[in-house]
Amino acid sequence: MTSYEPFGARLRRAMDERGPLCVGIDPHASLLAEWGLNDDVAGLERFSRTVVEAVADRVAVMKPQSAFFERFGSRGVAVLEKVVQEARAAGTLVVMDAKRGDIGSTMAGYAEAYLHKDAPLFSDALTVSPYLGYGSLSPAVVLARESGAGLFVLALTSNPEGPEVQHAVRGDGRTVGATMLAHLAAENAGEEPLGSFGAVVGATVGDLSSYDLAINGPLLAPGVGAQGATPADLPKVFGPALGNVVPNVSRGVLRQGPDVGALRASAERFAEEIRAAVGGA
Ligand SMILES: O=C(O)c1cc(=O)[nH]c(=O)n1[C@@H]1O[C@H](COP(=O)(O)O)[C@@H](O)[C@H]1O
Repeated sequence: MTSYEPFGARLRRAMDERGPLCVGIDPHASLLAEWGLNDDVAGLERFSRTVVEAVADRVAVMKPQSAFFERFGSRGVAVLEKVVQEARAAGTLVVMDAKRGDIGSTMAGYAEAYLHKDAPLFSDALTVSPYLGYGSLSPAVVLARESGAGLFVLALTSNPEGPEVQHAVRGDGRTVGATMLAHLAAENAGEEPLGSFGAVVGATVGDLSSYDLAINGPLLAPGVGAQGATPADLPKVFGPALGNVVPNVSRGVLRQGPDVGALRASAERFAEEIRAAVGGA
């Protein structure tokens, strides 16, 4: 069996070389309108490929939001395939944001769709939901290991509704979110320089001092920009785990389009502010 360099090692190198910023590709209908594009497949394709052209050769990670492609049916998914391939070819790592999660046997199907090396939508990593039980993700963990891919498991999400599930306290006194972080720490044990199994922890969630974020894996942090968090908030939220944080900005950058130069300048501004906030972490 061919062995591939693990996602965690590839991500660490990309973060060292390019900084940790992840730019989201979220073709909201409202953004297509702001860009003067039609809310159709041609508009979707123009929007997404423009974002790739603007930043895929300079940011560590890009994260296409599958929902906004799926809403156009098979032709939207065909655009997503092209976007993933073009972004990867330009040197960025692609995290497919599809937030998949199902009973284990079905999860194997989702894993094949995104994490099998020959899949048309093969991505460097996939966002997944562990709320059918962390163990239900096991087929995705196994295939990711085989393919040198990674996962980002929803742990403490950026939305205000998340705490009713994620902060719930289990019989052993741990919260559900902390339990997911502990599973990831076990998954990544002994991996160098960084494990491939990350957590999603919103930059908006406030004080995390009661959570152990030392999972030896990346922490995808959405919420910077449109949801109100700023790069300057990151040290306060992530503390000693700051060096493993991959902050995601979608609308905060995308609203500056359709001009490629303006998109690029916006991403560079965020990257600079993040660099200043993360400092020597
Ligand atoms: O998994 C995610 O990326 C994610 C998790 C989370 O807790 N919160 C969150 O906003 N996201 C995604 O991150 C992106 C945030 O977009 P902006 O708010 O426009 O920057 C969207 O694609 C969300 O679906």
